Amino acid sequence: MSDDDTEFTGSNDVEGDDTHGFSTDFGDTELGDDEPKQGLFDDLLSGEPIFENKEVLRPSYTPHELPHRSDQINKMATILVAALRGETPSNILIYGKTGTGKTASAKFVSKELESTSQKYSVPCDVEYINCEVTDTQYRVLAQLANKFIEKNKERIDERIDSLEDLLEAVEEYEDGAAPSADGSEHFDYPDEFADASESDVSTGDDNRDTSSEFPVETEGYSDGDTAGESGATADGDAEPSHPLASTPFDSVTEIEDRIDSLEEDKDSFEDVPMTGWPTDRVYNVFFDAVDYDERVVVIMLDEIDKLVEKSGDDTLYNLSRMNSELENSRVSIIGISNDLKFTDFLDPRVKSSLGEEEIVFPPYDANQLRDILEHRSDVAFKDGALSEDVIPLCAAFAAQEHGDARRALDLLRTAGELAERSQAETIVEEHVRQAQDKIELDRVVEVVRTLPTQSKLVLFAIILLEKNGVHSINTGEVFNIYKRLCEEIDADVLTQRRVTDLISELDMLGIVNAVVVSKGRYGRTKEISLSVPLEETEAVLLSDSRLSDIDDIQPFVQARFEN
Ligand SMILES: Nc1ncnc2c1ncn2[C@@H]1O[C@H](COP(=O)(O)OP(=O)(O)OP(=O)(O)O)[C@@H](O)[C@H]1O
Repeated sequence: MSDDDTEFTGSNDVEGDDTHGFSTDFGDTELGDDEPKQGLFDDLLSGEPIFENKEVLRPSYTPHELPHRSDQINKMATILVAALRGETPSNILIYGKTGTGKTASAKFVSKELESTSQKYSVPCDVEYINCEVTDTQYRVLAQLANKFIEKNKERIDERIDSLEDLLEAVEEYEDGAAPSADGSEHFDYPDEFADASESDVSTGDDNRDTSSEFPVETEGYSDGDTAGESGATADGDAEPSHPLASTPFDSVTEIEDRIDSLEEDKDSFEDVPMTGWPTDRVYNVFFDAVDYDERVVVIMLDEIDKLVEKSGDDTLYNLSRMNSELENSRVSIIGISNDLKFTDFLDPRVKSSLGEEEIVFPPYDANQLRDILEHRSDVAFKDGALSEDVIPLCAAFAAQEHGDARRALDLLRTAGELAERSQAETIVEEHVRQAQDKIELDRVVEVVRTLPTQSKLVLFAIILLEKNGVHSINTGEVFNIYKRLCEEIDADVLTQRRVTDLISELDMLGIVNAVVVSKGRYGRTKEISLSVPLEETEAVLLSDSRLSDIDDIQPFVQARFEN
């Protein structure tokens, strides 16, 4: 709706209100009790929205297609296909800068792996852990243990269900009620069969082969070798075979015993609390939970460098040596990292085991980013909502920033939101430029907000100098103001050398610009200037409760000239 005057009015004729039409006043007194308060959102909704489905531009959305990543995806699949053959896949390390599609590709491949494993009844589980959130050995192991305990319990329940069905079938059979002619009484218990034969069949392959003799959709037990009976046929003419005929059970008691032992197994699993146990106990519970069933387990550790940085390489060491001790299952690890150098901090054994295969995700170039955006925009926007130059501009901006697809998608979404907010009908180049500024400002706000207090004080000193028209600020000047600020809020005063380091860190974060200039025979000095918008940055600093105590800032700047 472009007419501001009509912002909160609405045509409510359709609602049949014949008394006072539609009021622009939404106060309770104006509307009868049973009258709906309507119109506040109606106009906003009635404007033709730019978006068809904004969700597909959000980071949480997992795309079905990943253009320009087929090489990496195929390589991963070639390595992981071993899991579907019951073998242990090599461990994989995936590297690449932020937004290059590492997580999206790894999740895509693992989804495919799990669905194919279900299709062929090959037990394979993939577990994903984000080590930025789960960043200690305890938490990683506890999370994995609990996930596998949950899976084990689900599988046990399925097995018990199918055994109970089997018991029922036996009962009906013995009562003389023959199974229905279409074979619908037939049971599928491949898992249970595999399970019951655990004691006498030692390898996974044997189990899988045997279980595949009992396909889900089979028409009847025509191969009744065990019972030596002629099988029941689909047309129901022949004598139906005994429900236990092709099962490993000889009697109802055996089935009941099996159910009891499964119930016991289920009760024996104890969830790991998120704190409090010794780590080796957590490891043992995790180990037993993984080894409960025969399967290949792929553990995906995203942001693996954060885990190593925070808590060393013990977790990786423990995970990578597990296979030599596991009896039933096999574990393979996929590590994902932005940081190419994190393996320098690893124990050489962990390093070689983890990096059996390495896959690099290069940054996207502008053309590739264009393709990615075009794929998404077809679904995300209404027809005609995008003017021609929008996608190329988003792609070009994001390509300048190390080819980050996340940034490109953010830009496109934010440009759309800005266009929507200004009630424009199409997104144009200007919206993209505004979006670029907004994202940049949001980044700055976030970085400044999370700085340690000492860095905030140093930055505040620079801001105060700039605000008072000081150009080419040097470290000594920053230090003097910084010292006064510390005294004002009772903070420890760091040495000038340390303050110089903090200035370099601010430089690296892109908040200030510090260039070394030669002053001839007076040596070299740093000239510092602010690289971010002054007012917004100052507002963020003052929103920190400690810094907001500094009330009269003017005298501090005088100090610069006094010192
Ligand atoms: N080839 C692609 N096609 C479509 N979307 C992609 C592609 N590559 C990345 N994306 C999208 O870009 C965003 C970032 O991707 P992803 O999270 O996989 O990056 P990453 O390399 O794991 O980054 P980080 O290291 O920061 O976690 C996601 O929304 C993802 O869906």
